[in-house]
Amino acid sequence: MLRVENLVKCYQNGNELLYALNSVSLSIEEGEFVVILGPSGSGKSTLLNVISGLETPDSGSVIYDDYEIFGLNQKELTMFRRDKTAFIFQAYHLLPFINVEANIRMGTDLKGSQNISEIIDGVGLRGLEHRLPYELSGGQQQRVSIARALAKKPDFLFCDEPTGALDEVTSKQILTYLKELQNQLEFTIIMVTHNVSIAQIASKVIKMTSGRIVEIINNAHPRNVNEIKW
Ligand SMILES: Nc1ncnc2c1ncn2[C@@H]1O[C@H](COP(=O)(O)OP(=O)(O)OP(=O)(O)O)[C@@H](O)[C@H]1O
Repeated sequence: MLRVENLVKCYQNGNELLYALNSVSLSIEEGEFVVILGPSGSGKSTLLNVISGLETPDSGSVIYDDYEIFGLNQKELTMFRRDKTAFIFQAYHLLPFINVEANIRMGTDLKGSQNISEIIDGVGLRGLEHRLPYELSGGQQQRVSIARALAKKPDFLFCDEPTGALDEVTSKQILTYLKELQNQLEFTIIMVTHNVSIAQIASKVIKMTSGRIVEIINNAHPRNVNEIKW
């Protein structure tokens, strides 16, 4: 169980204080597929970064089971992030001088034992294993970053617009694979997206506006990926 209580995160914007997160509270059960929706600037990425321990809030707490991550010291927080979480960013952050397969293996070097060959098939990168990142399209690089995150076998997978650079067919292929793997390994997915279609496959949808949660929808019957219209 992940509990988020009264998160506040402000930025100084000229003379004004901008509330990127304004008293945000929510809870997420293990194994959920959570989608965070909202207009640009509504605080989605900030929420994802704070929940995952990448950024520190001004106040409030993020509690995994029974420990508060901002009560951990820097070393403990790093261990938590290394052992429990993986992140798929909008920017791919691939290592430029090693090939596709080695980039994906970077995930397992940290922890985990996912079969790299299965993952390469799952994200549709078969045949491209020996290329360097600059020899790939943007969408292919994003698939490497997705594969690297999955190779880590996380308990919590945080995704910031993971299919933003992908076409419909590839996006659906990746989402299908993500859901299959989630059923198999029972990890939790928390995904920021602008794509309202993706919300239909989520078990929980969190809608944000101006740093606040305006609606939380629990979806008892999430759709299959092949049922959604893009
Ligand atoms: N490091 C920062 N310094 C100052 N302001 C910031 C910083 N990071 C975010 N903000 C501001 O906080 C607000 C929320 O930003 P955030 O990136 O969380 O929004 P978002 O909903 O993810 O937007 P988008 O959909 O465009 O990615 C925005 O107004 C943004 O300009």
